[in-house]
Amino acid sequence: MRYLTAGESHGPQLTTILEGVPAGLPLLAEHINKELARRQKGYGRGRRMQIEKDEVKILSGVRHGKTLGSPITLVVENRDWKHWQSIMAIEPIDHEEEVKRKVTRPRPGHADLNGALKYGHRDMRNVLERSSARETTVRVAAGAVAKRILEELGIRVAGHVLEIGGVRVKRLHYQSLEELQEVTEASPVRCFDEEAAVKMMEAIDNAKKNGDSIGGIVEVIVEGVPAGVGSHVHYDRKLDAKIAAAIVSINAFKGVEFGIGFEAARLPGSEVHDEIIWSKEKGFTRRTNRAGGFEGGMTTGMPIVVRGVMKPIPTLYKPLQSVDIETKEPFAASIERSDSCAVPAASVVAEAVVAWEVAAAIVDQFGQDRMDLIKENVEKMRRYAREF
Ligand SMILES: Cc1cc2nc3c(=O)[nH]c(=O)nc-3n(C[C@H](O)[C@H](O)[C@H](O)COP(=O)(O)O)c2cc1C
Ligand SMILES: C=C(O[C@@H]1CC(C(=O)O)=C[C@@H](OP(=O)(O)O)[C@H]1O)C(=O)O
Repeated sequence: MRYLTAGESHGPQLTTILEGVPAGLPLLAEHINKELARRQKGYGRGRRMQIEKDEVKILSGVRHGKTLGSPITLVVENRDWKHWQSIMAIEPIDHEEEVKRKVTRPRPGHADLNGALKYGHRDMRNVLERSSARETTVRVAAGAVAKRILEELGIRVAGHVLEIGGVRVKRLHYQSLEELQEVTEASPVRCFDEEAAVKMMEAIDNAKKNGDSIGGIVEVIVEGVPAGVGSHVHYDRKLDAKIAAAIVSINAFKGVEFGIGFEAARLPGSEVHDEIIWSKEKGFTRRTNRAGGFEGGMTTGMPIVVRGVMKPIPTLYKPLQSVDIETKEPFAASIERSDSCAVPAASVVAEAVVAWEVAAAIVDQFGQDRMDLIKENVEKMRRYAREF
């Protein structure tokens, strides 16, 4: 499975085309809309989220509530476009008008300056429109389809927030992924620990008051993936590597770790590797899951546990120094609107991109065309692993 996305932040719409989604998967707009709504929630977002109400239009690849095996086109309209129609016009506009509206002041931390240099743009709107995380809307739509595939196979995915602005969860004892999901879904910062959540919101309020922004850490857990998905035989078939790339491809994500992650650098091997055990009911399994579900680029059958770190939002009310690309004068920018913290929303994006990679690897490995055959093959693999 693969997908492309297209669309500018203030253009008419975002589009994604999903190719290789198996036939026979039950899929309704409401499955996707539920995920789009989750991404829009979250404490710390700016005014744009009050303008948008993301809803998907399914334009191809689905008939009578089931996928056909043909490319699926998903579209989400930008409500804000109506305020930007002339700035974002496809047809040429009056040159004088254009010169007046040029964005010539690059924001430190955003894609503005590098994109302008690379593509030869002297109006950095030509960069920021596409580098904007508005694009994550359709990545979440694609992830919603992937989640449907995983659901059919009894695989659950949950994403949540571990840390915002230096405030970290302390209490994280949940009995099941369902419980984790239920609690985090009700939290404005998508955090399991209610006390930490209050402090996170305070940190966001403080950042906002100071015209600043803050980042954080999100975690995604996937349960029920059979052992042996992915491969050790070639670098671009390692599923942990694909997941890592997917996480770091989310706007503002700068790092990724699996299981105990960077902590492994400080511990001896005897405290890092997961001992192998065997029982008649379960077959081979592990005493611990410090590896976060991967060895040799393949799943171990234990839950996938992956974390991503998001830097603070680049656009600041509190000005940082930069240089105008036309006048070469230093300036300290003032801005109109921005998020102060988008970590809760980003945890939904992280969930979506991980779901896509896991679903794509499974579809690839267990028969690509039909949902019923994939289901049978996954069941066979589970049975085989239990009896191995
Ligand atoms: C959900 C989400 C919302 C974001 N909102 C903003 C925003 O309002 N203002 C901003 O400057 N950056 C925002 N960002 C981050 C930028 O898109 C990102 O920093 C930029 O594309 C540069 O890429 P890089 O940080 O990955 O290098 C957001 C990111 C995410 C995931
Ligand atoms: C629109 C979304 O996020 C946007 C991501 C973003 C950026 O620079 O990444 C900048 C802001 O856009 P605007 O300048 O229009 O307010 C965010 O609102 C969204 O998540 O749907």
